[in-house]
Amino acid sequence: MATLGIHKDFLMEFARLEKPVQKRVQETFDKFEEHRHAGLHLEKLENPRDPRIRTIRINKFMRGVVLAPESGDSFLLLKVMPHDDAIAWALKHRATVNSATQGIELRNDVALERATAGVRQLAAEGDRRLFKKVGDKDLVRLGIDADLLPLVRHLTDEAHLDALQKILPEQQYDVLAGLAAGMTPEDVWREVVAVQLEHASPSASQEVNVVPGGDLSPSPAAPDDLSAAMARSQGRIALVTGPDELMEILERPFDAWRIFLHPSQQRVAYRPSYKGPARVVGGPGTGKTVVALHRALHLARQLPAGATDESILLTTYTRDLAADLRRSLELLIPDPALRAKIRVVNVDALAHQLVREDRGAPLALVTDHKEIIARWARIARRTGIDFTDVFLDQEWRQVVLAQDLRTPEAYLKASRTGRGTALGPLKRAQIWRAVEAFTKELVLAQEWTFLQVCAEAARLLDTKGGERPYRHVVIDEAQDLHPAQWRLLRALVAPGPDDLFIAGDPYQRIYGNKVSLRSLGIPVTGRSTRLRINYRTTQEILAWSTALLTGETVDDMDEGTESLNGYRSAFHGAAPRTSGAEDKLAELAGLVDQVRDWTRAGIAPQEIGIAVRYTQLGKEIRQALEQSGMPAVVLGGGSAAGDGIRIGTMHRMKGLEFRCVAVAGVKDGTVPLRNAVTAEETDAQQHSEDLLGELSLLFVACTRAREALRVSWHGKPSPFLAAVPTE
Ligand SMILES: Nc1ncnc2c1ncn2[C@@H]1O[C@H](COP(=O)(O)OP(=O)(O)OP(=O)(O)O)[C@@H](O)[C@H]1O
Repeated sequence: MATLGIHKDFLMEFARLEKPVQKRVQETFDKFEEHRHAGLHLEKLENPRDPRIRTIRINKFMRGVVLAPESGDSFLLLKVMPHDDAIAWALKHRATVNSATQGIELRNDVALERATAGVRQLAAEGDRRLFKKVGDKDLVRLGIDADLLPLVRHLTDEAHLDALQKILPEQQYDVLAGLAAGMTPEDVWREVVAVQLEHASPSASQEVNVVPGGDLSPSPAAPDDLSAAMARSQGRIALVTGPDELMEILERPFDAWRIFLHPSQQRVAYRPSYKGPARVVGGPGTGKTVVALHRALHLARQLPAGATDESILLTTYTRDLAADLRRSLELLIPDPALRAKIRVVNVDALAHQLVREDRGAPLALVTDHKEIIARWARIARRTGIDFTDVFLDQEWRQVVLAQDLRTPEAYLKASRTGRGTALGPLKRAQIWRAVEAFTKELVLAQEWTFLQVCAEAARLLDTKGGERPYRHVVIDEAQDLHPAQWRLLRALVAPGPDDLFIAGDPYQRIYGNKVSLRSLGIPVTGRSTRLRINYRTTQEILAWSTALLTGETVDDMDEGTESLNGYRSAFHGAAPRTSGAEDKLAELAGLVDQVRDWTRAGIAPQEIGIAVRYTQLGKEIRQALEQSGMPAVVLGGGSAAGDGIRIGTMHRMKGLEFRCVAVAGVKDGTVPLRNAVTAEETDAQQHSEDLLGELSLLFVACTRAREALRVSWHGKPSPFLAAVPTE
């Protein structure tokens, strides 16, 4: 039977075609199963680098490029381009097998030959060599082939390597980028090569007849080399099982994340089973949400026959993020029956539902933080206690609720790690009285805060004799959850294989909730994986944004510290721009000009995001844009509808992404926001934590940008910008 593979470049180009042309492409390939190659009218080229690369007519102007060996029935869709470009591409390229991963690689032989000559010349000017410390043996073991060794040996610096990204075979580039970023050959083996080998099915690796670094070699022993090699090219080539699947893929070409998981993502998401809670971490845009979605799909497929709907919970921090997950799940799992096995809801809403059902009536919730602080202020006055409202609120959330302390004795003995002010027994007794007064007021008014609701929901589940509502729980944006929310999550599912799957990035913690997962009965040691390739942001934006965090130490939610080492982006673009103005009017005028330039360059308004620290500034920006004839919306609760440039607080930007992002008002006093940071004299440790939270917010906002980032301020710039180059 014919096997069809789709290269991800093919899908990307297909996505940009006009509808009628897309239709023609579909018609060309939809009967692929019935056709042997001859039936597809594949045309040979004159003097090609690789005779197996052929082209196929789509219409008068467009051609497809296909890899189709004479023997066997497999073919691979490589490109779809205007006629002349397709022919030129097909003539220059050759398909080979990577000697380490045994996956397919495509190389532009002509450009590589030219680059080798150019690099030799440049290298002659000095003796700097990028890979001086890596021996040939290691390079070869990692799949760098003999043809490329001279080029690699002459590279002088990373910029040099980056410039060759487009023409180097992709896996060999990944290996070199890893080594250039300071990874050891062993690390690179594990993260680039081994993941790919692991994924290859054992039967595929037996079938293949590989000439390392060389051609896919047809031989009687391996009649279908190409399908075996395609199977070993996870993340770049998707194998299509039939015409329906082909049509389904071509229906939504923009959502490549549904089918081209990187091997490192695939390995985590589709591991048959974890013995207990498992976790995936990674910098912004590394695909943690994508992995969480695929894990939910995997778990749904593994459910025993007869498992009830909503056996799996997919959850996250806020309602908006849950709505995004729901939308993505619809794309990933078109089958409504399978999708029904997964419930998507944010933690607080779920807690509310559980408690409401138990009580038989909705709860009155106090959600306004200002209101909560005002109550603490009243209680501090009434009890004559010498602590500020903010301190009391933090003590309640970060010690009392975090450790689920229910008696004065428990509070007296409690460890207060993470809080900066030491408290003797007398002070603790005073604070406990204030806590009692605060909770009593709530009880009398029959009111709840969300964290109390979570604690109550966990208690209800724990007292229900071990009855757990879910078989599996998958959690996204885990870094923001409070211990009371974790206790609920723990109580939702019985401890055991595949109970909890956790995705998060501690560098993006923006709600000040710190946890130790092991202390909450969620041991992830030995089941924690890190993703390193950023799929969203250019290397330039990523490097600039990461530099904001220079010198910061961030905990990893498991009593260790987190690191951003080795993160890199799959693509490049312009450096971020910065702009300081004299006053607000001038800053807004500059911002409006920038947005106009973006829209004139063809960026759709909804692909432009503007992040601000507080909503009022967002409203002023909307007004300025609208006065200049550019519609804009300020994102609120729920999702934004309609067209227009998206403006949102940095908090609201979490989970979103845009082609172009402007972060505005990044000035002293606003970023960090003065009244969001505990005074140093109130609590020095909390002061540093709050500053880190504000810095993470800026980091989150900047890393929402896919192609362009602009950061602006007026007056004195934010002190955070001292860590990065500004114009
Ligand atoms: N394998 C993939 N192929 C193509 N696109 C991908 C892949 N993995 C992730 N992406 C895309 O990269 C972007 C970032 O992915 P995702 O939101 O899952 O990352 P994240 O790690 O959860 O990010 P953040 O922590 O910043 O919210 C999305 O547009 C996603 O579709």
